[in-house]
Amino acid sequence: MTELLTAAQMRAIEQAAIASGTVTGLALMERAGAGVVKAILAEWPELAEGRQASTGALPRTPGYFRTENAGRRALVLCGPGNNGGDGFVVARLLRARGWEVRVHLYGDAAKLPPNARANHDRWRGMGDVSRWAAASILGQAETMAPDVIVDAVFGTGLTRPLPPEVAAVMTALPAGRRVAVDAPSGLCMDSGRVLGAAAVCATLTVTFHAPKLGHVLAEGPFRCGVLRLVDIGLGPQDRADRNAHAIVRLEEGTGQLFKDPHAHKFDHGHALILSGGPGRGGAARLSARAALRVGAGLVTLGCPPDAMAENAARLDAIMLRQVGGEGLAQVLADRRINALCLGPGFGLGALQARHVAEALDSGRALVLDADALTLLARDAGLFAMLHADCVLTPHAGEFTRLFPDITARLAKPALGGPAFSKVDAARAAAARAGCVVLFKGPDTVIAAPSGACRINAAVYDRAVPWLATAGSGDVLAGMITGLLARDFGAFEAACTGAWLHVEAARSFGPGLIAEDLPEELPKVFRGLRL
Ligand SMILES: NC(=O)C1=CN([C@@H]2O[C@H](COP(=O)(O)OP(=O)(O)OC[C@H]3O[C@@H](n4cnc5c(N)ncnc54)[C@H](O)[C@@H]3O)[C@@H](O)[C@H]2O)[C@@H](O)CC1
Ligand SMILES: Nc1ncnc2c1ncn2[C@@H]1O[C@H](COP(=O)(O)OP(=O)(O)O)[C@@H](O)[C@H]1O
Ligand SMILES: [K+]
Repeated sequence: MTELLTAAQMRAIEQAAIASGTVTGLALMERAGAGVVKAILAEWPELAEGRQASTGALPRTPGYFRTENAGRRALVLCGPGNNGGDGFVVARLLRARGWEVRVHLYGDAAKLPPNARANHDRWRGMGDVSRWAAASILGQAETMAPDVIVDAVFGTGLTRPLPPEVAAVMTALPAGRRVAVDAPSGLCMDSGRVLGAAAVCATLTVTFHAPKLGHVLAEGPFRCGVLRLVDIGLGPQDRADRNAHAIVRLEEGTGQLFKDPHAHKFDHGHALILSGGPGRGGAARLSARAALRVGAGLVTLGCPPDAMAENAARLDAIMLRQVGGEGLAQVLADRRINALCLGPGFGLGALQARHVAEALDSGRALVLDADALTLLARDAGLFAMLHADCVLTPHAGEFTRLFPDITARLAKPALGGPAFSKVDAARAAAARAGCVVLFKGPDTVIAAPSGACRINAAVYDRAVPWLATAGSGDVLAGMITGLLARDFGAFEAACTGAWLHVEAARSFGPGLIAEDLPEELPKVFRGLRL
């Protein structure tokens, strides 16, 4: 698991390291700049060689510069803070490799913070710094045909939209290798939202020490391109002082998935999935299949009398019970049923609302998805019955129905940082509902009323766009229900279910349909050596 940092946390870690005397700010800046150059050459190894003479005149190079990259060109755009300081280091190190480097500064050199100023001055011993002028930068980007454009204008310190003269450049950069130092300028690193309307679209983003929330949330991954992490010697990422509120990116399975070799099926719990009427049972059957595959000892599908024949024809290992107007009491008299799932293909009638109320009243652990979320949104009385063992799994539309005011805050243009984020939204929703909320998407956020929060980021090398397929959410609801049956706590069930859901999709690959997800779990489990 990797801890995801806010800009303020990153600043605090840096300041603590400097205050402890183990490192200076200047040394951190040097490592950051060197890390960017290394990442550029690793990403595009061809840049480590000189350009053919035919593609441009070799620069005049004083004797003490190496000439191994002669003919390579970089346009480096620096800003008024320490991000700009990193840019001056990058400029110097590329120049030292024989590159032709042009540097433009947004802001006043005399007002740069001390370390950035020091690196500005070191660079000035090697080359010029042009004042910011949009037309001349864009003109140079055309005529110079740089191999790399380095965005070192704003990093984690951006607090408001890009100034118009910066936005004019950053949104008109030519296609090619655009490298963002720490963050694409214009992006709020606490929310992944663009402040105002303009931000860089980078092809490579190189960040330091630990990824920030903005790298994985919202627009972050689309703006960052490829994300690379550079160790600048600030100590281990998994800090011993991580508290329960640290936001962690889920990246690995959990040992809790092991099954005790001596256990009986009833030791692994009994999940009950409620289904809708005839012709509407597919979604609940997907959930039931997922609950069984994830390891619940028994799974029963409960359906109305007129859907019994259809379901009986489609189910084998999954048991079938009739659940109609008589309610849930009879089924739930079996205390071994310890986890419920309501919502997929369920229906929105008065009977279904009554079943949701009975399920909530039973105190059993339960997942409420799809139609059950709509019923909750319609009925404040039902919503008030939510308890700590419930998991809500809304997609963006369902989230809006349940928490319109919170969505309105997310939808409002982000004009100042830190902007209201999907993490803030999920935490606010969980606190209001008094239960776990899993807010779906490529940046799925899972929050508990305590403030505990995890992000299951299906982005970068974990991207699984083929999960956007009908029924995949029903499978997720089933996986979480199965884990609840296996006695996972609500928060852990939601986190582990979300993680397994993406792992199953990654394992299957493109072409995936929802039915494939439960069937892929055995392979994922084998990979975990369960
Ligand atoms: N925190 C750390 O441990 C390290 C930070 N480093 C670099 O330092 C950066 C953070 O530096 P800073 O905190 O100085 O922040 P930035 O360099 O990102 O920008 C801050 C400056 O921009 C101004 N500013 C913010 N928004 C503006 C806007 N919309 N229009 C005009 N001016 C605006 C601020 O007043 C401030 O002067 C990181 O992104 C990283 O690149 C690295 O040197 C390595 C170590
Ligand atoms: N582009 C994507 N990348 C990764 N995961 C995605 C993407 N689109 C959707 N998902 C995931 O797929 C599931 C879709 O759920 P949902 O919208 O409820 O679908 P359905 O109602 O068809 O079952 C969620 O877990 C969501 O996080
Ligand atoms: K930047």
